[in-house]
Amino acid sequence: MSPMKLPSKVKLVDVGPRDGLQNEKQPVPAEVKIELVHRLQDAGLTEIEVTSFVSPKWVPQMADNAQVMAGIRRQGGVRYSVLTPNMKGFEAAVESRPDEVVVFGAASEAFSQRNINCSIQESIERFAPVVEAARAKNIYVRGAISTAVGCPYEGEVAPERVELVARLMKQIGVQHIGVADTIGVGTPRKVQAAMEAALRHYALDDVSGHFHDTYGQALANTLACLEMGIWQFDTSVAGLGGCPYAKGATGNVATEDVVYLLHGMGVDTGIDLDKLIDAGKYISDFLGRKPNSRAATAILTKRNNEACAVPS
Ligand SMILES: CC(C)(COP(=O)([O-])OP(=O)([O-])OC[C@H]1O[C@@H](n2cnc3c(N)ncnc32)[C@H](O)[C@@H]1OP(=O)([O-])[O-])[C@@H](O)C(=O)NCCC(=O)NCCSC(=O)C[C@@](C)(O)CC(=O)[O-]
Repeated sequence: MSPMKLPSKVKLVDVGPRDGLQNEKQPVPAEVKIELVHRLQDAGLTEIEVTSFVSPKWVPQMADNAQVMAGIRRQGGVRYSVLTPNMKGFEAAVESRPDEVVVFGAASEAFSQRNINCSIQESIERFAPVVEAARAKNIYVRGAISTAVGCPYEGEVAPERVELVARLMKQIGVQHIGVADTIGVGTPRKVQAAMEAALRHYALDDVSGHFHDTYGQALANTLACLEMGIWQFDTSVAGLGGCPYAKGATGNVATEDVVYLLHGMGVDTGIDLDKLIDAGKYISDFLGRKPNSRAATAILTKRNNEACAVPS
């Protein structure tokens, strides 16, 4: 059997500081978020989704957005992205000098309403001036399409819905599309169909996958995308996260698990797995729980056993 042909490079965007922490009920101080970003970049992550400029009434955990952005020690070669749902968010974000802004829409009407309080068509109208203003300032624009395979309110979502939103985003000048399985219900063939829909309007280099792991399918879905040549993925250190408007959905696939998979298949990510595990342990210790990553758990256990085995 001929081995699966994999992309020669894979880029992971760690969304832990934003997607991972946005749903945390306990306050996470800005200094902890900043330290997490530093640890991720020290581990070799070249893109980090830091925070979101959304309403603090809707997502209180991200209210310290400007403080977090201001506190980051920027490292050459690292891109810092932030979510901006409208011009108000963009105008606040721009003060923080992001390298990239993310407009986020949905493939299902109900999720669009619950998440950003407007219809899909209205969301595109809100995004258009954001995209124009960002591009005028040479800030890269990514678009996220939530509920690309399933919606917590509408159930299964057809690939045609993804195709429609990708087309609308393309028309307003969004440069990159992230196809998101917000509630982690997707399985490989369904995710591939959603990706194919996005690829009708975007080149392979301009499409990424964003998989929550609620049903334990995220690694399989990642592999299915790699098989299609997709080489960019959002992942979350320690598997942090969940969306405030998708009850019951767990975090993104853990960055540690994806790195373990890729390195095991001989794909370089530029990421130091040991340092990444330390970053995941740092934030998990702060939150008072174990990292939600099988690879991290296994490696931390192994480290622990080795430390115990050292004769004193
Ligand atoms: C989008 C809005 C702001 C619309 O909210 P709205 O209520 O429709 O907006 P509005 O224009 O009517 O304004 C209402 C109030 O919000 C304020 N406001 C308005 N805009 C902003 C802003 N940018 N920053 C700060 N404040 C803002 C505005 O100033 C006003 O304040 P008030 O007069 O009542 O005091 C709101 O619905 C919101 O903040 N939603 C939160 C969305 C969110 O953060 N969701 C989670 C992230 S998306 C996600 O996790 C999915 C993703 C990307 O990871 C992919 C996946 O897995 O699916």
